[in-house]
Amino acid sequence: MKSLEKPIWNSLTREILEQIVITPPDEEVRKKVLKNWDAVAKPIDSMGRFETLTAQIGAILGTEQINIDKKAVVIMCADNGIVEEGVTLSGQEVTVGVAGLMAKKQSSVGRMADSIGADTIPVDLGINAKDPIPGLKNKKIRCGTRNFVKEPAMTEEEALRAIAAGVEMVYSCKEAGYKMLGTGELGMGNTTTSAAVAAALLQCEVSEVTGRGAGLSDTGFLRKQQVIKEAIEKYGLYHADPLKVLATVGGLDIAGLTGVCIGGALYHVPVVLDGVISMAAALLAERMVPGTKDYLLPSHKGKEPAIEMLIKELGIEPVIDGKLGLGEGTGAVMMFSLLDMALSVYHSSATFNDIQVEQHKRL
Ligand SMILES: O=C(O)c1ccc[n+]([C@@H]2O[C@H](COP(=O)([O-])O)[C@@H](O)[C@H]2O)c1
Ligand SMILES: Cc1cc2nc[nH]c2cc1C
Repeated sequence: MKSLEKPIWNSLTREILEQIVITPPDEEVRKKVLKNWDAVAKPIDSMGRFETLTAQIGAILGTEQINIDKKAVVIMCADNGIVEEGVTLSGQEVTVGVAGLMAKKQSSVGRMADSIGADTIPVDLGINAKDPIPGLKNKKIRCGTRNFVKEPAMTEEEALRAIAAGVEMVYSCKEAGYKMLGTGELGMGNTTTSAAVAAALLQCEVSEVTGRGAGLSDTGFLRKQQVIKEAIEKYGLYHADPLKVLATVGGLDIAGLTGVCIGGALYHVPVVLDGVISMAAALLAERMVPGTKDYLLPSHKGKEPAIEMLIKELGIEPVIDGKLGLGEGTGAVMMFSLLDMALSVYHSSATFNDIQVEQHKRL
């Protein structure tokens, strides 16, 4: 492999982050892929969004001979101190339990990935368990974040270390031959942290972006909105920069995924986003390093209310409307299989030339 840019993850600082410049995807390749689609024996534009999405992938990879055979979901796992406030149905023991399943590919995302020959790479960035969990990449920064109602969830340094871990994961995946990555996460309370990040970045009402996550009573739902409102006011987050928002009310998983998005843009690896937690990370990444979003692909619309607003802000419209709310990267894996199908048409369908018919012209 050609040498990549100098590693930034050993000593990532706010200043280094602010200086990252992203080279845009290759426009010439994008045009060539679209032209190749027009030669396929089918009505013009009839593969719809899959024509533009595969053109984006070609532009990112720098070739019209698009190969995404080797794919993986990077699953950032971490606990959130805010669960102390009764904003979730499940306690932190569920994070440890499901992480153990993930290690054996026995959680939902593992089963899905196995069925299409994709890999899963679960990473422990901050599960609240002292001992390492076999089968997880151990990049633990701390055993869960702090309760953000009482104090900031993380220091800026902790958030930067988690971002750096995400960037490094993309680098090492590219070195290992992965052509496409998906974003996954696991961590009770992360729909609260995501809603808090979304409300602060989008400067909107907390009620507009808060949902019931993995299930929540009416009392819990009100408490969830209240803690987010309190924190936004207490720390002045409607006017804070993205790193401060992330460190104050975000999570180690969101920070890690922010790094995966930035890493995708730095190392030209297409990154397929999953649900609301990934979308919040994507917007943080775009705000921290403009141009990152050109390297991100959507998967599904989910059911948390923040997603709709995050999608609009990022300008990336998902193709799956399955009301999914599982997380773990499940929607990204579904998208992997759809992209594989679209690419099998792109690579091996008959052309107008093959059937000796004049190619349809764009009107
Ligand atoms: O991806 C989503 O849109 C999504 C929506 C609701 C829940 N989840 C998953 O459920 C967990 C967070 O839910 P909660 O209620 O504890 O905030 C976490 O492990 C996520 O992977 C994920
Ligand atoms: C069982 C369970 C599995 C999950 N996977 C991702 N988030 C989850 C939340 C719960 C509660």
